[in-house]
Amino acid sequence: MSITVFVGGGNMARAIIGGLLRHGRPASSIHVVEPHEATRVALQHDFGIAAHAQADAVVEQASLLVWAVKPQMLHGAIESLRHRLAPCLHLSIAAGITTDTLAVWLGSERIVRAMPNTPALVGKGMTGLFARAGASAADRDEAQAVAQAMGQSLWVEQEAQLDAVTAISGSGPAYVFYFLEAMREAGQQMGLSADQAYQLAVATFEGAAALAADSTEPPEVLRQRVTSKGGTTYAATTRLDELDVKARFIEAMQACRDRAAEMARQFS
Ligand SMILES: NC(=O)C1=CN([C@@H]2O[C@H](COP(=O)(O)OP(=O)(O)OC[C@H]3O[C@@H](n4cnc5c(N)ncnc54)[C@H](OP(=O)(O)O)[C@@H]3O)[C@@H](O)[C@H]2O)C=CC1
Ligand SMILES: O=C(O)[C@@H]1CCC=N1
Repeated sequence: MSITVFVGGGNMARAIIGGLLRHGRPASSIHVVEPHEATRVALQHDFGIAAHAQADAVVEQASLLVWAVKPQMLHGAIESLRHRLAPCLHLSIAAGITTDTLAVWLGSERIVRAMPNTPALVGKGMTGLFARAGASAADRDEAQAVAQAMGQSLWVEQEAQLDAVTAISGSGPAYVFYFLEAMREAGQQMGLSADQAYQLAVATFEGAAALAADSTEPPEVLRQRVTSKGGTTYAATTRLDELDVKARFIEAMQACRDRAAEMARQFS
């Protein structure tokens, strides 16, 4: 049986593990190395997997090591396990840290970087993938199988594009939640309860996303269909344009992309 070991058992590891189990991976094939006792107990309880306080011999048996610690912790985590590392596929989900850096830290070329997102927790994730040249076709297949256990996936051919993936889908759920907060607040100001406004807003995102996914038409056309001439939507979108919201939003996403690139320099 091939063994998968997660280093770091936080939010994203939990999302990936849940997906793998739903897709039929045996719990006995999954191990986690995680320093927090409460997190280990929760992982064991919720998933029936083995959780270890410190890396032990299981790391040497891994065919897949998933690096799921914060970017600033990654070098230290690799160093602490370096003496245990056997040939295997390395899948890193750390934002920013490049495969050039990882190859030096790991002493391996079999590396795939993934940028998932938190909707993976409910099987609706979107994951960007980039494979280093030293990853084999079988390694790519394995990384893609892991990503697709969480939802959809997409390969990029240039590593820098993963920073753009981060700016769209990796961090993107936070933008949606930000808009949900604004819509809830606006609804309250207009006389609805917070719960009513939130229900309306969440259902609207869900419905609009489903409509976009189902449609062959671009979002501009879908937006025009909502917008009656001189009507209410026109009033809203005109105000958005006056405030230059689209340009400001693009700037925010560029800041996200730039931060990913900066983290690569900062933590390497
Ligand atoms: N959250 C998100 O939306 C996304 C996150 N990512 C990436 O995923 C990675 C993990 O993020 P997330 O799951 O949110 O982070 P979390 O902080 O929830 O999880 C990381 C866990 O790893 C533990 N840890 C720290 N050092 C070690 C070590 N040496 N060995 C084993 N475990 C260790 C942490 O403990 P402690 O708290 O003590 O540090 C923590 O429990 C990050 O690199 C991030 O860039 C990628 C896409 C989306
Ligand atoms: O905020 C972060 O750095 C991570 C990476 C993408 C989403 N969360």
